[in-house]
Amino acid sequence: MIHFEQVSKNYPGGFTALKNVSFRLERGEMAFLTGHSGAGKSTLLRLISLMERATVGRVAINGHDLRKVGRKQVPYLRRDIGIIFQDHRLLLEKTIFDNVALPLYIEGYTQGEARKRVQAALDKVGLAGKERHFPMMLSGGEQQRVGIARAIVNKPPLLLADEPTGNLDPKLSMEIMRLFESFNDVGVSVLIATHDLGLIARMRYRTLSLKEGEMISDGLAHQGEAHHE
Ligand SMILES: Nc1ncnc2c1ncn2[C@@H]1O[C@H](COP(=O)(O)OP(=O)(O)OP(=O)(O)O)[C@@H](O)[C@H]1O
Repeated sequence: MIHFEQVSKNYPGGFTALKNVSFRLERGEMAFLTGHSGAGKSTLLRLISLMERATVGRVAINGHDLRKVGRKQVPYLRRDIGIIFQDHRLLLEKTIFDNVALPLYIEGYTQGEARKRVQAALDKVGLAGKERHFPMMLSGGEQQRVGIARAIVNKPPLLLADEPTGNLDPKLSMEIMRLFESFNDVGVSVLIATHDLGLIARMRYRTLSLKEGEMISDGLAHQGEAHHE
């Protein structure tokens, strides 16, 4: 699903955010991506979602070599990727329904089709019945669930999450992780960037670790390996 081959990323100005990174995430696999602040986690996710391009090396997503993807094709490729941000980026003046329906409207779904999909997505994240609420009427954990519903509403085969539990307490964080697990159970590939090592240790999934832009380990993380921020 994701294939990095000796990928480096230099930002304009010369800063090297990723150095010679290689890994593969198979279809249907779930893994964590960890490392200190500034280690390159968000940069790696931005290369997958085509918000940035690799300077050197090859990134392939779902069999597509991203070097061959022109600017006009980017929106089509992005449809296969659901992205969840720490700050969930909801539109505050729009209802929960409209926030979740947004990707469907962009793709040209009719109102009727969109309604069914939005209801199914809200159901999956445990927010059925909140369609007419506005984001500010929901708790932080619920807002994050809306962000997840929006990411999965068009059933992408790949989910990327950038610090999805950064603002949540341990119990809510675990609930969000269980939600990711439920999508993974039905075949969705999931990559979650986080520096919450307690959470990673409890979940026991493959963990890719970045340090100063280099992939320093790949495997099951142990609590003893914890980085300290
Ligand atoms: N657009 C940019 N232009 C220049 N430098 C950048 C840009 N984006 C990120 N960087 C630099 O690249 C490095 C890696 O950033 P990145 O956001 O990928 O790290 P991160 O591991 O996600 O950190 P955090 O956990 O703090 O989000 C940082 O030193 C950052 O300052």
